[in-house]
Amino acid sequence: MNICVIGTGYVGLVTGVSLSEIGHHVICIDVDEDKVTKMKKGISPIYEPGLSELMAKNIKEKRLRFTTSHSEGLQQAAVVYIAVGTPENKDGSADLSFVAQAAKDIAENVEHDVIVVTKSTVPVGTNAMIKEIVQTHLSDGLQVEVVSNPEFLKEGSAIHDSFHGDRIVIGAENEQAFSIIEEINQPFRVPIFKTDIKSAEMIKYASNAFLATKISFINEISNICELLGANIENVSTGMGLDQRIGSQFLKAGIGYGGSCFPKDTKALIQIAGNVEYEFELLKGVVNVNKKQQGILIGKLNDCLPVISGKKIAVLGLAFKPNTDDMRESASILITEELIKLGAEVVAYDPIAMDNAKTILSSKVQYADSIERAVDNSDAVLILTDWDEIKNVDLAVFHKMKRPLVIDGRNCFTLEAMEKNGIDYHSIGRPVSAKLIEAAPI
Ligand SMILES: NC(=O)C1=CN([C@@H]2O[C@H](COP(=O)(O)OP(=O)(O)OC[C@H]3O[C@@H](n4cnc5c(N)ncnc54)[C@H](O)[C@@H]3O)[C@@H](O)[C@H]2O)C=CC1
Ligand SMILES: O=C(O)[C@H]1O[C@H](OP(=O)(O)OP(=O)(O)OC[C@H]2O[C@@H](n3ccc(=O)[nH]c3=O)[C@H](O)[C@@H]2O)[C@H](O)[C@@H](O)[C@@H]1O
Repeated sequence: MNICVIGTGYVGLVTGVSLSEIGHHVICIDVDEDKVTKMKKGISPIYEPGLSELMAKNIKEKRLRFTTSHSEGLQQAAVVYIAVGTPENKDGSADLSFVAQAAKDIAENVEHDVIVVTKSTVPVGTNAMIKEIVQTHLSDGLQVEVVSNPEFLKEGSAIHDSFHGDRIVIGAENEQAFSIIEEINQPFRVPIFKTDIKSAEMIKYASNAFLATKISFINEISNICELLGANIENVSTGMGLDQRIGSQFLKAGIGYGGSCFPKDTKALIQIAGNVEYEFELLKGVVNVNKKQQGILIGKLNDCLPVISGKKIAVLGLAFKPNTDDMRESASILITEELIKLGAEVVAYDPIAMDNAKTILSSKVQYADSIERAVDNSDAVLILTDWDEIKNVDLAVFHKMKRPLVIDGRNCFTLEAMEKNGIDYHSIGRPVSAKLIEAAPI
């Protein structure tokens, strides 16, 4: 099948590459010329494990092309995927201007009937809006069908998720559209769930909101565990053994970040609000997350009442491991607060430092290794659970003025930290400082 993908961000590029890998001929359009120049050379503009290799392979086998030209991209495509961003408006609602523009681009450039597949996360009713925009601008006599096909991939494991997802959701209005999109996706061998368009649109928001709820729930439990002396890791494990609850997304930490949970939870509150429904539970989830993102500063303050002038090493900046994505990462809020308190902040992240430099305060300094960041520091804050951080030789913390580690991701066992004489504060677990002599600060 000849397929066109509009937008080559995390979703569009991964979709284009995956569809070409299963045999389709795919052309990806992006308005960002720098991105397209890179992609034409086989260079991925984003860090995503396994993506570059599949990209190079399918470009070589002539199933994958890139362009900035909508007319070139849409010339032969029977099916067009929209995968542009749907960022947050100031009031929390989804900004649909990129989607609307993509719909217009399609209508103004196709010269044949077309099926438009929406991959972007969009509020209920948006596919109807897309259909109307395309129809309005389409040449006389041409037909358009819209299909909702929300994306469930996770950054950092996007390629894996495309080939091993739990389900592919297809929302359509007629059998022909269903069967064409079903046929395109068949080679993925992932279970397909067919439904109506509005329900497909809602499945996406409800899924993200539910996962965000699980995270805020376990974070609240972790805060209560700290007050009562219980251990959140044991609590999560014990809860997760119940198959009705499930063990995933029960990892307590410094809240969820990233390009989707924060914006999609707020958008769903707005979507409900538009039909005069107050989504109280989800409002609580969002508020808990905001509180949780700042929790490490309080812990640091308890250990170092004066932060001004202290060297604080920050390990991990990306919103989760295996990605260079900094969008809505807790590191933004935390480093901002540290700088405001007068700390000297030295950060390290294995992959996200280039992106971080464009986002974080210019006062943040960067080290090229964990060792250099930690050296002679007064405290270490861990914000992302990268394997490199989890597997570090604990002796490195003895390069600090005194070993004080405040871990927002529970990267280490209490036993290991205690055995190594490290004053260790984590999330929802007792403090591990038995071997530390109280040092004057
Ligand atoms: N990032 C993720 O992990 C996931 C994102 N989603 C959803 O997928 C959508 C896309 O997200 P990302 O890939 O993260 O976005 P992104 O912001 O990384 O990429 C969007 C791309 O679209 C391009 N673009 C915008 N308007 C265009 C137009 N008219 N023609 C051609 N290109 C255009 C931009 O230049 C940009 O490269 C959003 O709705 C998001 O909520 C869904 C699941 C996972
Ligand atoms: O719509 C989207 O964009 C995507 O959003 C999330 O994927 P992603 O944001 O890439 O990453 P997650 O692994 O879900 O992590 C999100 C945040 O939650 C945090 N998290 C996750 C799991 C957990 O148990 N605890 C926890 O704090 C992570 O550290 C991270 O900051 C969803 O998991 C995907 O299914 C969805 O497609």
